[in-house]
Amino acid sequence: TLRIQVINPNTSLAMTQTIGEAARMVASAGTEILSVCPSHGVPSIEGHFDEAIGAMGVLEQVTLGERAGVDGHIIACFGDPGLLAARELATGPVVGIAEAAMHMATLLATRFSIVTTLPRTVIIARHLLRQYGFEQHCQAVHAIDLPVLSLEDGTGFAQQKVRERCIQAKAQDNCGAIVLGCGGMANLARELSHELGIPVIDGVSAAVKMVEALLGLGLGTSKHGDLAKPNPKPLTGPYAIFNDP
Ligand SMILES: O=C(O)C[C@H]1NC(=O)NC1=O
Repeated sequence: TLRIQVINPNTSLAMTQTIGEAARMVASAGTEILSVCPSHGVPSIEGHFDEAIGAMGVLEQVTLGERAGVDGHIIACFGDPGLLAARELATGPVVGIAEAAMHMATLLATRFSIVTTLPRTVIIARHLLRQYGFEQHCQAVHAIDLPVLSLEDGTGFAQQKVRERCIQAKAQDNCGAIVLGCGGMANLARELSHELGIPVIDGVSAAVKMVEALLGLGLGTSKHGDLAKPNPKPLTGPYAIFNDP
């Protein structure tokens, strides 16, 4: 059995549950999904400061997962916080939901749009598009202008706003696909794909299949060069957990 750890970098248990369920929906029969979040941190990630806190939680969970022998890791926040640092720590694949969804979209359409939560996180998506080399594939980045945890308030209001924004994006952007820009939207993609008649891609499920694909090819994170394990140093205080036991 493959064991893939899906890390929600924020501490919202409801969102961790949503993410875990979406991952299990698509996982292969031989794949066990471990759904985790940091022991301490920030309830939602809505900017650069939150991302820095979330990244430390990702590194904590990757460290624990590596010690438990998990085969691969998913960073289930659309900013992919801590991605490269996590890859230094990991032997198996580490895939972020933003990069996973963006890669999948480029295989299905010549242009995709992104629908995310707050206007201030639009810039984070734009930074990732540049970092991953997808700027020329992305037509637009839209925000529903609601906080991340509105997706977990049980009213369905945020979900309705996501739906409306996706319909608008398809009509206005001339995009062939849409990427959902939040781990908390993971359970909306299948229904929206059917309703809109275009691929609406959730990064959690995309990342599960990409990690399974990499493992199926016998591939893991390169340990040659800048993604080799960090140079050992005596870490102190809250970072002592990263020291080799
Ligand atoms: O940036 C966002 O809107 C989404 C991002 N924040 C978060 O707590 N989980 C996420 O996927």
